[in-house]
Amino acid sequence: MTEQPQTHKPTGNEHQAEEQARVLRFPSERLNHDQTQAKAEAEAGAETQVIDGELVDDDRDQAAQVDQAQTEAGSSLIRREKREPVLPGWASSVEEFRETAKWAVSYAGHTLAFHAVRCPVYLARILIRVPQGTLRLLRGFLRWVTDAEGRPVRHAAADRADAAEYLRLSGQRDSRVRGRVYTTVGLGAAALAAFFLGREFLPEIVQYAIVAGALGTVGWLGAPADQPIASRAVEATKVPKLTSNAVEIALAALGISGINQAMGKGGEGIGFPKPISRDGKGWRADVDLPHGVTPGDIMDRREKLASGLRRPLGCVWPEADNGEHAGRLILWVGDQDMRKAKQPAWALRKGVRVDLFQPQPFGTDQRGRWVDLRLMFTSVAIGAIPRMGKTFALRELLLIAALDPRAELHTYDLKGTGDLDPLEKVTHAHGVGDDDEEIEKAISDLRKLRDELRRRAKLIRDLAKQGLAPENKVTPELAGKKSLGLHPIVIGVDECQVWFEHPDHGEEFEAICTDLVKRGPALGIIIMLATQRPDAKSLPTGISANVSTRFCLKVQGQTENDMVLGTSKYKQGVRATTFAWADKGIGYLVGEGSDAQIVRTVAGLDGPASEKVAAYARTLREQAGTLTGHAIGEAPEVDESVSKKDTLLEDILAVVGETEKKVWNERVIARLYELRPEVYGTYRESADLTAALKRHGIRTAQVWGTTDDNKGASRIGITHADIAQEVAERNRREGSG
Ligand SMILES: Nc1ncnc2c1ncn2[C@@H]1O[C@H](COP(=O)(O)OP(=O)(O)OP(=O)(O)O)[C@@H](O)[C@H]1O
Repeated sequence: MTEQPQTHKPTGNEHQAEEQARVLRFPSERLNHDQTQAKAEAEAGAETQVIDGELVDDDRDQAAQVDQAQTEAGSSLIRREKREPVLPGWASSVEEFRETAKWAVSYAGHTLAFHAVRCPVYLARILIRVPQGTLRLLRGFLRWVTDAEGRPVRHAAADRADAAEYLRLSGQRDSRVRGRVYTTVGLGAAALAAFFLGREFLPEIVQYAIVAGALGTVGWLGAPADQPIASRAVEATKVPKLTSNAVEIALAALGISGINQAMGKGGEGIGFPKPISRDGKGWRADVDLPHGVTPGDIMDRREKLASGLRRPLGCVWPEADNGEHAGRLILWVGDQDMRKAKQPAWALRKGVRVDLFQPQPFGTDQRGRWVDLRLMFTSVAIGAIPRMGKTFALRELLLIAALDPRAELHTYDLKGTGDLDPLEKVTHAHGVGDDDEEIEKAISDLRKLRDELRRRAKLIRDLAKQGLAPENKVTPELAGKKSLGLHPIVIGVDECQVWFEHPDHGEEFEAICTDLVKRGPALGIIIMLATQRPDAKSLPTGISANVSTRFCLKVQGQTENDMVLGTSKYKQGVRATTFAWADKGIGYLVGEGSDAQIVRTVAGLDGPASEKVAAYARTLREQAGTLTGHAIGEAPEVDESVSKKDTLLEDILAVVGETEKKVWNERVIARLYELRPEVYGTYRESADLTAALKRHGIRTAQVWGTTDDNKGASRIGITHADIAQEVAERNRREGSG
């Protein structure tokens, strides 16, 4: 804690003195004072208000506050303003610039090739049209020499019998024709001279070029207007411009009473705070909705909006503008349907060594720009209704992880269809399906991961004391030191609800995964869970509340939406319910502290394409010597206590006599360990026994007991009668079964 500045309360006299001699500060001084105050407030605020959360770029925040204070405290001429970027989006994004340049080159190449192939046809067309062109040329020339354009006026004068006018016009015509005849004779003589000189002195190639040019011109003159010599290489498919009128018509068609009233007679209308403009490959309209109407209302009716705009659904993307007021809508209308638009090439498709500490390309936004995601220090939840691209998204993330040869993968495909099998060649632990053997393998693996989590936590604490882990988390340097064993561990689980709903191990899976989600990211363990049924059972609240990266493809309702994307996201207008059935691979991504954005995962990353990336990842691992476990055919060690019959209740009855009515958990655990250390060695805390008993339907509670030094205390414990009753009932059931 830093010391709070001491405040000095003025006495009565001091007050008076202050009143009489008020010191007026010069503006600059006032500024400094205000800045200091703003800084002090920022510091105090940071210290007193942040309860939970990540401190990001504190300096920048403060600088922004000080900047603002400066703007507000300075000259009255200084206005609050929002500056538009100097360069348009396409020019400031390397990716977009590259795309545009690529398009321009391919456009030019196509046009060139198209015309080159048709050259003989063009030549034939020219030759055919030369006579017609020559006739046109001669006709035009004669009309010019004979001043044909004045003929109708002269005829009119003759018809009116206006002799004076006729004579004036005829005189003018004669002198004009005379001048033009002289010019023609002069030019003809010059042309003849040029012809003979050219024949004599110009190289042959130039002579041919001149003849070809002359023929081309005459042929071009001979072509009818509707049949040009050259065919069109590119048909421009023009997308209609988005106009304010079109937006108004579409909004009015949504059946929202607030909009209808505003558009009616005497209504406030719909506001457009900025002109509708091009933004990426589409149009962007910023709209001020009528009072009381929110972007969420519009997003709920996306399909109707698309109909009103006469555009395909995949082109129409209404969004809330969280930086502005709650009635500001950003309507982005793409030139092409997002799901059909060609995605720029994924940089990792051919295999590249990646660093998980750096952001990696995950998907593209509506404008076709890559959206990066940093996997390190996150845990991920992916949710959607079936067949929307959840497994593709998870597999893509696992492939990214595989391309960092340091990362140890644990892949679980609980649906059992082999979607994650392309990763077999690189993964350390691999599970497919939900049969008992697989579940036993998985729980053993997770127990080891929990132990690893604890080992890492202790190690990081020790390293922090030595000043080697300044933020008490794994750094790239620490991850790179093999001897420390702090390499990234990435666990991917598809259809994770199978684990959490398991009748015997469900709670243990949940407890370990919750621990991994909460503590794993700082310790270099990343867990990614995908589910097609995002409810409290399949994505327990301890997990859904703590994951830091969320990707939600189409879901059916608000609950599922908020379960994956976070509380209140639906209310804030982040609605994965608005996606259409055909929006495969398109979802809302909420990354580390960033605003939700619509992202389409890498298209076409199917099984064979994934195999190729995984093959490259294997080569990287072979070079780095990091292939372990399943990838090199090692069979996983299964924790024997998992497959053995669970005799916990019988064992408790063996160590707790009938005379002991209630016993603290910690004492029961100590006795169980003495009885069978190989089975109960994993019970470390009272909560472990509580969790294990819960699976048998037995609850623990506060019970009274005495400590070793004979002091009475209330702690969590078991009741002998509960255990005995459950064992008796179980025996009866088994007997009757
Ligand atoms: N980015 C994408 N672009 C286009 N199509 C995609 C994209 N991602 C996935 N798909 C398509 O979506 C379909 C479903 O994908 P996937 O198997 O991942 O869905 P799922 O949600 O895991 O389904 P299930 O619930 O049955 O496991 C696939 O046929 C795939 O081709």
